Amino acid sequence: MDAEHDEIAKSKQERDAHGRTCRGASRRRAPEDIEVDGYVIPKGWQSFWSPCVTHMDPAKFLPSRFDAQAAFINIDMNMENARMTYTSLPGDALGAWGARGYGYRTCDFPFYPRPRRWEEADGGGVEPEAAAREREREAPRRERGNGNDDDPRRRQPDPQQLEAPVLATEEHKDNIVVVVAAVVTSSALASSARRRERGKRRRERERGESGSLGFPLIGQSISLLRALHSNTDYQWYQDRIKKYGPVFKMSLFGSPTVLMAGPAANHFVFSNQDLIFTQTKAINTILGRSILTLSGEELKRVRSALQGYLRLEMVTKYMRKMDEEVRMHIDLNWVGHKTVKAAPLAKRLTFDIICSVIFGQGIGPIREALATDFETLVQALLSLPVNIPFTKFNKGLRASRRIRKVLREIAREREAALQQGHSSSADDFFTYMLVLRSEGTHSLTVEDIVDNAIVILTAGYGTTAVLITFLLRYLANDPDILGKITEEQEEIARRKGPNEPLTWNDVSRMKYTWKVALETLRTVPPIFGSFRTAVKDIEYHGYHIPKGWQVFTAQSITHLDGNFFSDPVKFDPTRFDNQTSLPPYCFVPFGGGPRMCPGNEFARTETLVTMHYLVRQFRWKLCCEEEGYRKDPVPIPVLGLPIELETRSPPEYAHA
Ligand code: HEM
Repeated sequence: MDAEHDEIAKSKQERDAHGRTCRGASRRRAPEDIEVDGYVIPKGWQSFWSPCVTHMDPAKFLPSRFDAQAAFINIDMNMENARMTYTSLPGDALGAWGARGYGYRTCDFPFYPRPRRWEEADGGGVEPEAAAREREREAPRRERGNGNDDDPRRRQPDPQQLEAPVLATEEHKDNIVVVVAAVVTSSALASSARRRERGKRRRERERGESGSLGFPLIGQSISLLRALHSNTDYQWYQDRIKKYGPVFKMSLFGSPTVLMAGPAANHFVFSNQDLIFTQTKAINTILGRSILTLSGEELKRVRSALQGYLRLEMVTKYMRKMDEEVRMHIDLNWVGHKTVKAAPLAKRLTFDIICSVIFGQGIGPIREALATDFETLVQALLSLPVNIPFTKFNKGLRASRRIRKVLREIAREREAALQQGHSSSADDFFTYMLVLRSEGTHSLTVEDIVDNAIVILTAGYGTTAVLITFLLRYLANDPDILGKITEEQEEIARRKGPNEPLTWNDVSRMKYTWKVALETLRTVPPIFGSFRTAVKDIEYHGYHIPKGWQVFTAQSITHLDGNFFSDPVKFDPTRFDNQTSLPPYCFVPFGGGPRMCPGNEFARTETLVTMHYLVRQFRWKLCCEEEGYRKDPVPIPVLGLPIELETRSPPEYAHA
């Protein structure tokens, strides 16, 4: 029995002697302001304690010698130093033996009667009577032979020692040195960790690996969509550019993606032939086999056909229809109203204009249903491609099926009319495309022509509606700019007879109005960014972009960059007085390169025609000065931009 007891005691001694020589450290955080020997440790600060300070102190242990007995013999001597950290923190027990720490965080291996030591050593708060009572309670045990004061294993702390001043001056200084050393060491460690992290990021950037792909499928899509929704996307890009540099990876809308920032990146994305025009998976699925998905020769032919349909000379022909639609729309929706919601009205107007151009005459009754379905479709374009009921994506798919059905019927009718010689190529988009096919310009099926019509309709109305909406918003706040625009438009009107529609010449004179529109496009670009996909592994300034990855540029990154536009948040149309002075590829509301928006002239013309009639006929005030806007995915004022209308002059150009 005795032998067994000795064995156990010996192994405990050896273990604890080993603990003495092991180095480590411990920290505690103050849950409230604490005072220790005149030092205030503020709430939330850490106190730091290292066992080696006492364990390796030659005054208490012989540091170089492994001595199992020392753990027991010196146990009370080093207690005083250790108490500084442990006693200062309520809830933690004091221990001289620091290798395992003490208090609530102590390894669960009872060696001391720890709670008692905590009570005894509780700074100046130890009551001598309590300590005496405790000693009395322990005495009988010692007398029964369970404890022997000479036996170091049974020795209890000397009450004299416990009641002595907590810290002797020298030791006090030692502890200050320890704390200072700890603070210096930890800040040095933190800054070296930061340096290592920066170095890692730099190396990652050099290898083109910076950034993070995030969770599978979702990646950063939700985060970006949220930023777009709260109109904080510019900050979203800036935060990441600051962290990862101007080129970094992430995962957007189901694909690994490299974001690139700056005019050079815009140029690269818009012009590199190994990057093909891509849209998100949702866009590709919903919009079908269109110009957006074609490649090679077929793309060239279709692009040139669409460009031909939207080119300047064609737009001059559409002007009459535009003028008519604008006046009819104003008569129906603006005249006689005290307040209107500008955003939905602008959308409806641009939808009506593009419909009258694409379909020609005769789809009046189904326009309403089409308008609703196109709205649902547009909402789904940036959704996650998860086809389960009630998701935006699913609703968008169903809307696109309904639209396709209607357009297919119209296309078949036009095909039949063309075969019977009842129509000409300029009548509408379907006839125009069918004529080109018969001439061998492309080989699109009726189904493909329908898909391309859907793309033009989708691309053509929401974007211009954003421009008109935000023009109205800016002009409401800036009477000077509105005054100059009105002057320009009145001057044009003076040259015309009453009710005479605007001509191409008139639109060409609207130079100042267009500068204001350009400044609107700079500050609120309707399309937030462009996507492309790498058809093979490519390099960009040392960054590796693997085959199949997307690349993405966001227009606001350069539009709001003070390096290219001084005081970028200021609305200042004079920036466009000399457009050639702008560095290339920093102002890209219509994109750039071979896939630049083919509808830019169309958009310009319908915007200017609309502004001509609105500024001459009305003055307006914002109903809600503080109204913000979100990007969903195109920018839209959260309340739809309600405005109070005042009729300005007799509508001498009213619809006949
Ligand atoms: C203010 C109005 C508009 C803006 C800001 C705008 C902007 C853009 C942008 C940024 C692109 C894509 C560029 C890229 O990723 O490289 C684009 C493409 C396109 N836009 Fe526009 N757009 C506008 C109006 C229109 C209109 C009115 C139409 C048609 C009537 C139209 C038809 C198209 C088409 C078909 C494409 C695809 C071109 C291709 O695939 O090659 N856009 N637009």
